[in-house]
Amino acid sequence: MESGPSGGSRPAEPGPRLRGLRGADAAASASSLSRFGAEAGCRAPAVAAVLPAGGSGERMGVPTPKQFCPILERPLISYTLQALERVSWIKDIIVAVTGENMETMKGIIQRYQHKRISLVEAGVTRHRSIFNGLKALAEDQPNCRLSKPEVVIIHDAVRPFVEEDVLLNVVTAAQEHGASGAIRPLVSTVISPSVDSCLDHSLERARYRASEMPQAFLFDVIYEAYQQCSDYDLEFGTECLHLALKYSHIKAKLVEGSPDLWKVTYKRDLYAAESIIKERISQQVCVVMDTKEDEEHVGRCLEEMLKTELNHIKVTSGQDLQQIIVEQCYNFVCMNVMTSDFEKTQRLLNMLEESNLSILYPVVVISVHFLDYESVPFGQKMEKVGKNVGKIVCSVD
Ligand SMILES: Nc1ccn([C@@H]2O[C@H](COP(=O)(O)OP(=O)(O)OP(=O)(O)O)[C@@H](O)[C@H]2O)c(=O)n1
Ligand SMILES: O=P(O)(O)OC[C@@H](O)[C@@H](O)[C@@H](O)CO
Repeated sequence: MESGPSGGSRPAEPGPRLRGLRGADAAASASSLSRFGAEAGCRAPAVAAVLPAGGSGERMGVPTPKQFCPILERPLISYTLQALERVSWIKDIIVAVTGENMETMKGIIQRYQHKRISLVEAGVTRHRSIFNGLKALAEDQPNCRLSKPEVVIIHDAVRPFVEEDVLLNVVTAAQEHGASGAIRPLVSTVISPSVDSCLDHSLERARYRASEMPQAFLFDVIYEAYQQCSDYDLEFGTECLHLALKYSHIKAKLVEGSPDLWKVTYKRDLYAAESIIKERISQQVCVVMDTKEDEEHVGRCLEEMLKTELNHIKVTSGQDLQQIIVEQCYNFVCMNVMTSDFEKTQRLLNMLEESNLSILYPVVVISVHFLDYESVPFGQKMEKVGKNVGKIVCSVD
């Protein structure tokens, strides 16, 4: 097992973290942990995640393995890692990458300041990569440096849109049933072709589901299954839940997943992922006012105008900007009505530069100045501001 760029025997702890960027996530996550205990009626289990990332992405049709393909100039796998890092109760994240991509992966961990990451060598198939990840967590392996978890999540590195609720659902279900996996309705009907490529029969679509990720298992259940797994299954299998059933005789609990759990497989999926990420970040706006709380401030009126367009808008008079950055707002509108200088905006720019947020996402800052604030009738002010700011923010590329 390799550690990240910081070396040493522990999971990668690359350079300085993005300053406080995960504060709000950790708080939200801690509340989920308490839900763990309540729902499962027991203490929260030790949870680790294994991310198979050793594929070549042939179906993507590009030289770069798809997990390293850029989305908004950032590798796809980094979004998946960030999604898992937002979940504070996942204590270790094991990523299986090929030897030739090990340095690339270490560079990604360093640049995007991912933490809790350990790297293992991928196998020639997905199942073998997953097995290598599990071995890194098993205590019966030489040089085992990670503690064995009670529950292990398995999640494809090319499924970036995974939220804490589905992770909590599969882990809670795995605690009770031994195994669990996210499923989705089938979009196309499954048919069986005859040897001469004619329709032999078709399945009743409503009775079947697509197996997606994440999946979760009691560690011993899935590790035992992989240890007993036949070479054929390791070579040609695509379903971890099947291994748990076949070798550990555990029937996984199936939980409905959200539409965003799909796997990036073809080039079109990369374009779709980029659109989803762009839409999400362009929907996050923070209006920074240059005066103390003032209900009549034009910033408050802008908030009223934009909140029907956006799903996440905040207003601040500046003293809690650091907290706002923690909550990962990606677009800022500085409303300067009292002064025409850029002091407030410059302070925000300095904070953003220090937070390194722009490493993760494109950040837009709009500085609005009213040169004739007093003389322009209020209604006209709002008309101009709302129209122009709304256009700029919603057209964030
Ligand atoms: N030997 C392999 C093959 C696949 N994977 C990983 O398993 C996940 C899902 O597999 P898939 O979508 O099939 O990825 P690829 O095998 O890269 O795609 P393709 O089949 O198009 O080559 C991906 O994160 C992939 O990197 C892996 O860790 N080790
Ligand atoms: O078959 P692929 O290698 O494309 O991807 C693996 C998928 O089969 C797998 O992620 C889900 O079906 C859940 O097991």
